[in-house]
Amino acid sequence: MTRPHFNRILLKLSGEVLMGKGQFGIDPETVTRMAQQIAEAKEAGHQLCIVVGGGNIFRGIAGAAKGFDRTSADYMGMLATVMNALAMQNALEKLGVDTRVQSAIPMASVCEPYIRRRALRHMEKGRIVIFAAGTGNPYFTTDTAAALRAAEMGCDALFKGTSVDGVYNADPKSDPGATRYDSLGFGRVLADNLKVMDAAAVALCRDNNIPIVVFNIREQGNLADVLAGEGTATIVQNEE
Ligand SMILES: Nc1ncnc2c1ncn2[C@@H]1O[C@H](COP(=O)(O)OP(=O)(O)OP(=O)(O)O)[C@@H](O)[C@H]1O
Ligand SMILES: O=c1ccn([C@@H]2O[C@H](COP(=O)(O)O)[C@@H](O)[C@H]2O)c(=O)[nH]1
Repeated sequence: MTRPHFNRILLKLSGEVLMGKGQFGIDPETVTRMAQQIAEAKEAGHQLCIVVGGGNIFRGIAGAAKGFDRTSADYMGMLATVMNALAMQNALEKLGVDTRVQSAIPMASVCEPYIRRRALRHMEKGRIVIFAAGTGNPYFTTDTAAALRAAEMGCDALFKGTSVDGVYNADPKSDPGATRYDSLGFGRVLADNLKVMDAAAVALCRDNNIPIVVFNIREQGNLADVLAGEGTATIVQNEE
């Protein structure tokens, strides 16, 4: 199927992909490879902003399961995303790409606070804005932050760069027989409880008519390919 052309996109970068072949943390070579893909997409004329996850460092639910208070654990998860954002900023700037990090939890000596109009201005000037600390609120995820920022920034689509090449009818990591969709409606994702993205994020995109494109960002060059309407991905959108 042909995918539409998207000009301004929000890229949701899963934290998990930043650990490369490791089991935890940030792998600098992997971050550089991701940054190269992002620089390539910018070079191709796309406007980008980024939300980074934190799953390579800390997830609130996992922390709570080990006995941390859920709210504190979620704040720890949000702080983890700030580390990933700084790593990505560093890698992009080494490639000569202008960036700004904006955090939903203000930390004045580290990065800018999230200010929507300022973020829009950065994008107009050709900078890539990296949004850190999710929504700034516990009990949310960076998927929801991505949907929220995509709506606020007037993005044409939310690109979820992850470790699977699209949306399947079951989790392909636990069900080898799962089959991939090329495209499907928001309603199917919600009705079948497909966990590639959390339901709040999917509902926010549905209500604001923002298509979600799920693709494997571990494959070098895939971001540019998928943006050009090629490569393997699933598009989730409102159906006629
Ligand atoms: N129906 C499905 N189709 C595709 N992937 C699915 C499905 N159900 C569950 N998944 C899983 O969803 C995961 C995608 O989410 P991802 O790992 O990017 O997590 P995240 O919470 O968005 O990011 P982070 O790693 O920062 O926590 C894949 O690893 C995949 O195994
Ligand atoms: O708005 C938000 C976003 C994130 N969190 C916490 O951070 C971690 C890491 O984010 P992932 O989406 O899992 O990558 C998440 O598990 C939450 O604990 C948050 O509280 N609020």
